Amino acid sequence: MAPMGIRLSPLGIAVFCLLGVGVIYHLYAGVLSNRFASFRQKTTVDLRDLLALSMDAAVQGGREVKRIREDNTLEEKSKGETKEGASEKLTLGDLNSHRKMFYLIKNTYPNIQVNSEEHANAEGEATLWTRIIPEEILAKIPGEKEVPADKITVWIDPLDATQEYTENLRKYVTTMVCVAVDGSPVIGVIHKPFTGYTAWGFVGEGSNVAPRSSYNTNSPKVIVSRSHSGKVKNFVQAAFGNNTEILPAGGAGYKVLALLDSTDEEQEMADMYIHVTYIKKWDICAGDAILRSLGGQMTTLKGEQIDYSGSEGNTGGLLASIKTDHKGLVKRLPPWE
Ligand SMILES: Nc1ncnc2c1ncn2[C@@H]1O[C@H](COP(=O)(O)O)[C@@H](OP(=O)(O)O)[C@H]1O
Ligand SMILES: [Mg+2]
Ligand SMILES: [Mg+2]
Ligand SMILES: [Mg+2]
Repeated sequence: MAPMGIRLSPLGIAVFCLLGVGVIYHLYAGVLSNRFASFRQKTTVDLRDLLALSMDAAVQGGREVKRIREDNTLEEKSKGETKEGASEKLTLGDLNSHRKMFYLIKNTYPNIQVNSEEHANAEGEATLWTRIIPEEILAKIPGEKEVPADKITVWIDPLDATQEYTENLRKYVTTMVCVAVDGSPVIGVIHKPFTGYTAWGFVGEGSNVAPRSSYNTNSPKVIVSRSHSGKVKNFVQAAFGNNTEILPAGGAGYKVLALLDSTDEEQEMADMYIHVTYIKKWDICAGDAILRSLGGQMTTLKGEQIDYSGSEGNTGGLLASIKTDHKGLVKRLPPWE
């Protein structure tokens, strides 16, 4: 017997508890399902979305690059020196472009690994992706391509050819985004801020560029660095002869585009791209992905594939070619240490 003559029946208690659980479920169901939905959203990423986002990032970063060059507000500094003793330049163009590109991607997919050449705080960068996929992508890639987010590494170069940017050699300047899956380059975007040209490639899915109809590998025109050349001239001549045409140019992005049938104005053409000094993965990943999407190759000078996960450096040099016997080219190169 309960106090004041009220008798608690077991059935009544059970009904009361069930009602309580019902009310609590009702109150929290929305919250819980949102939590689960966002958790589900975070574990996989649609690579077609990531291609569209990468293009948007490259274009938005490029706007900063162009504006700062046109306003002549570069605030040029040195980050230090390369292993060969060249000054590693840093400008407001690099930093502002980094802010746009990095936070656009990071705000959209907080849990994917994004490696940028530059670092800066988020000051005012609350940008979110519009989620608009351009028609040219929808036309070439009809379906979604979901991959687990933890397999993805994004490499961004907010301004490639900073040295040339400071010299006002605008044609060499690009912004680049690359998406690697399990270390393999899958999506590449190279954008030229001063002409508005953008090249993209998605391995196995499509590209908006094409190779040229033929390449001369007997007596090739070789595009090389103009400001981080090292001993590339001797290297190229040892491989292909003393009369080999060598074209010095700025930017790793620009040099990959020189191998393609790029419709952009002021783009020079070459038969292959060779680099012999140290280089970083944000410089080369996008070009590697675009070449791969078109059946071309970018390898070390020993012919090894480059892994785009883990550390940022590539010490094996570079050979990039397309529509050629790449292995045959590697065999013609002098020994590489
Ligand atoms: N030896 C080296 N050490 C560090 N970075 C190098 C390098 N050689 C080339 N790079 C980088 O690779 C890009 C292309 O170089 P180049 O124009 O000489 O071919 C440039 O990127 P950034 O301009 O983004 O720094 C440059 O800094
Ligand atoms: Mg740099
Ligand atoms: Mg670069
Ligand atoms: Mg850079």
